Amino acid sequence: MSELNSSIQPLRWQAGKLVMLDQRRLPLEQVWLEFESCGDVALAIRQMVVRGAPAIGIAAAYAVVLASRYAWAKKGTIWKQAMTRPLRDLAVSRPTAVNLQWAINHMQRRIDALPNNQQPEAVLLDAAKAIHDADITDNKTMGRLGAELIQPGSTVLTHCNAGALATGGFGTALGVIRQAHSEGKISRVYVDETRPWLQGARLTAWELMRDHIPCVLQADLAAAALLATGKVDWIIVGADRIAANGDVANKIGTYGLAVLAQYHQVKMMVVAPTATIDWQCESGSRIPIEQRERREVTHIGQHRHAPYEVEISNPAFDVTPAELITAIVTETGVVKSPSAVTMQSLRERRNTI
Ligand SMILES: CSC[C@H]1O[C@H](OP(=O)(O)O)[C@H](O)[C@@H]1O
Repeated sequence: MSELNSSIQPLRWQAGKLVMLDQRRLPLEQVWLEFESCGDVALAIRQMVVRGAPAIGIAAAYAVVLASRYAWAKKGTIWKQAMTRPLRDLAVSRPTAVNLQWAINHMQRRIDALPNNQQPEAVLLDAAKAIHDADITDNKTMGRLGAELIQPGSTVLTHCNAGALATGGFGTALGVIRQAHSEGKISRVYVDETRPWLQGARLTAWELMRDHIPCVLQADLAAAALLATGKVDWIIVGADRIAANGDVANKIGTYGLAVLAQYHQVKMMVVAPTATIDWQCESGSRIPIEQRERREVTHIGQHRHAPYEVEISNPAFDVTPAELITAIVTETGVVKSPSAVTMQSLRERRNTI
């Protein structure tokens, strides 16, 4: 526990290696794994050792550094030619979180700007660390902007994990919850367990308990009855890809919560950095939805609880239409009643690193 401070650093660069907390083993075990190759980081993203859109982007940025070291050692001044395949394999490790491609594109621009005869590792490491540091700063900014929308004594519901573990630290949705709680505005946080991977039960509940934020863990299917009680003021979630019109792809189950929120007059907040906005994606219908392994549905741990050959559907995300969202909170500002028109205000203010 000594390695984890209250903001929980899920990944870090140490002694020329990427070191990541194995989120598959939390909360019972805290195991840090070391990665020395881009391919191993791509596999770690695919297997959800590291997960969460911003954390995936940061891990990918560090993976590009690892790829550059190998390429320079193998190819010398023609190292750039050896970067195409590792970056392509990295890009396809998970299809929905656009932060992955955003980070690779950001690093590719730095690769393109480097002289062929310059050893790239130091420059690319600085670029990766800048992405990591900016993410934490942006999360603190979003925390403040989101907390401004919350009235004292609020009860909120969150789904999946959009906390320190899903980012470079502090969190997006949990960053707002952390900030609002520090301002005395949060009386209780309900946490959906978030089947099938249980990010809520295993990760969000763990983060909130470590920060002494009052939380109640519930089965996903309990959310409807909870909202019907009128106790909940806000549903606050993260995002994996936001379309140009404000449609939001997030963990499976988010869309159902948004429909319930509208029916029960509960406000819906999405918190995400502008790196999660895909301006080339005009609407949510164009967002690729990851289909994951059947075992995640048929098993919990080593225990199988479904018939062996039953057909399985395991989409990792769904899409919430913009009209069901009260506000999208980013590091450059808040868009209320998101739409293709109102989202444009973010485009003008998008920061660059
Ligand atoms: C701060 S983004 C977190 C976002 O990512 C999660 O998906 P996964 O755990 O599969 O990577 C979930 O959609 C969260 O909202």
